[in-house]
Amino acid sequence: MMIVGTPAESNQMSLALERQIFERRSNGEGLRASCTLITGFLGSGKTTLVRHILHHRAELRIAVLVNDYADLDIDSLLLDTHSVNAAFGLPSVSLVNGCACCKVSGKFKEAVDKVLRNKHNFDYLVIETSGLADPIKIAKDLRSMGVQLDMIVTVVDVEALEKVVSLPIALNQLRIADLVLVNKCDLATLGTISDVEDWIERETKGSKAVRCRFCRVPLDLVLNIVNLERKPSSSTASVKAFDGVLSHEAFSGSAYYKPSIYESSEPPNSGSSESKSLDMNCRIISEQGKDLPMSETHPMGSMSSLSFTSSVPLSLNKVQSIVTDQMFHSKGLIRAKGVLWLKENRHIRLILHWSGKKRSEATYNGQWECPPFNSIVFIGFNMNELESLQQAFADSQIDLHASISNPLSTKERCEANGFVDTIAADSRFKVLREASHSQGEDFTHDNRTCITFGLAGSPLQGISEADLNEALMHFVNGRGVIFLIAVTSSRQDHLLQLALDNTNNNSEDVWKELSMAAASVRTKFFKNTHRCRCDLKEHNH
Ligand SMILES: Nc1nc2c(ncn2[C@@H]2O[C@H](COP(=O)(O)OP(=O)(O)OP(=O)(O)O)[C@@H](O)[C@H]2O)c(=O)[nH]1
Repeated sequence: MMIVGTPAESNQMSLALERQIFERRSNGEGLRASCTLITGFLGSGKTTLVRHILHHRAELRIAVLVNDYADLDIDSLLLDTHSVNAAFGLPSVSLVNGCACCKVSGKFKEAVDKVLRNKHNFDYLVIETSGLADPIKIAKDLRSMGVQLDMIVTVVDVEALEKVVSLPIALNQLRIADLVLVNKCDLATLGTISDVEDWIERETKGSKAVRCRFCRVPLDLVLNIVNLERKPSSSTASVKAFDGVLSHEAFSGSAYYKPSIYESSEPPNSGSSESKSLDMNCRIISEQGKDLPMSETHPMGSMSSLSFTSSVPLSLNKVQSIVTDQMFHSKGLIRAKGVLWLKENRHIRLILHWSGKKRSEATYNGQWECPPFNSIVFIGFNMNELESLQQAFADSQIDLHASISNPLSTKERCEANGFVDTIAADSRFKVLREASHSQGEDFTHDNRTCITFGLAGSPLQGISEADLNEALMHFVNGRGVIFLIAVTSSRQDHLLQLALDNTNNNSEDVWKELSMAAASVRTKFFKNTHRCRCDLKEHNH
């Protein structure tokens, strides 16, 4: 199967989708709130999908509700749901600390109610559940509240699925899916991808599975607009029985609709060992050691969350070593995400992610438009590990009161300069900036050399620097030796940065790692391109 969903395809799809919604509006329809429920395990790519939908929605009025597990509303921040919803006159509802794990209640219920009261203001509702939610119960509750649940999309991290399928909640998320997005295909081999597809086919009894990367799929695959203008016909009596869920039967590929699951008040396979463990009476501990408010029992057992917030910038080399040492070697850390403010790049906001099979990234998220801050959530099984991570981030704050910065020693300076020379001399790379102590970070207490660089692309061969550098970052960070951060937008060139810290790695080791990664990434990108013959001619002359 092909990997679907280039941006061009998505744009075409959103035009078709827009036309249908327009027809629907002019027919006076739209009295019910059509909705896609997006589910999937922690870090699988749900927010990435919502961002993709919002990015390609064109004129569609899409309202978004995001329910996060932890006590910081990171997803809403990333998606800017408050302004998206405010544009439709919808209330700005914060669902902080409101994991809708097993039912729609509390703040989440309030939010759904408010959105439903305003349903004439938008065309389509997208709800992203928390990564620990049981969508079977949530789907049932939403329907009983009057939400027209058109489609349940489950996002799967193809690389990490093996690791999470032993968890009952992850299985339930899959079994209810109308559509499974087999995401992160860029990180897995073809063999792994097809094994996962076979497994999904068996477990879901035939739900449609679509391969993708960064959830880039045509919009009408995940928003059920194909049949919005079709009236229910008398021949679809069985469909009528499911109030509001009219479109699935007529959807091309009837495997999309599994009425038995929507109808059932029990999770599928109830009575099996998996669903028994769903009822485990385990408690979640929040930062204050209290149960999270929306769930007294939780299917994930002793999963805990802790957060770190601060309004003092962090040091890049300390963050680097937290990621490569503590996070990479942790046994129970499942997910971390948040916003970073680094002293080396004080004007930009970075988004930190830790997910799946020990994958980490820190990416550019624009310039600060508010007072800068750090805000990170950690989710995992081992509270001690989470606490020491929280402490490590606290220790990586710079000392604002230190008036004199420590100068680099001669050895450090030589090593740093040597590294920059090596990377600059390699034609695969370009070094863009050397930011070091000489830039006058006079409030810093630990001074290290920070290098900004990227792989050189090849416009003639259609290989963009943004793609190359994004792949380089994923490759390098996935090995856990060094941690690269992306300090420019991927739409531009995705420049990478690293702080050379010879207390952890010497520059030779760092260069070996980078060079090997560059070779691997370039082989992948350039393997189907032909070398220009000009240089051959030159050589022959
Ligand atoms: N390499 C790669 N990374 C991806 C892909 N899709 C998403 N990611 C990354 O995976 C991480 C998690 O993505 P999110 O969209 O935040 O995942 P989520 O399911 O919303 O996470 P939770 O809400 O915490 O459960 C981020 O670092 C994304 O950039 C993909 O196709 N390939």
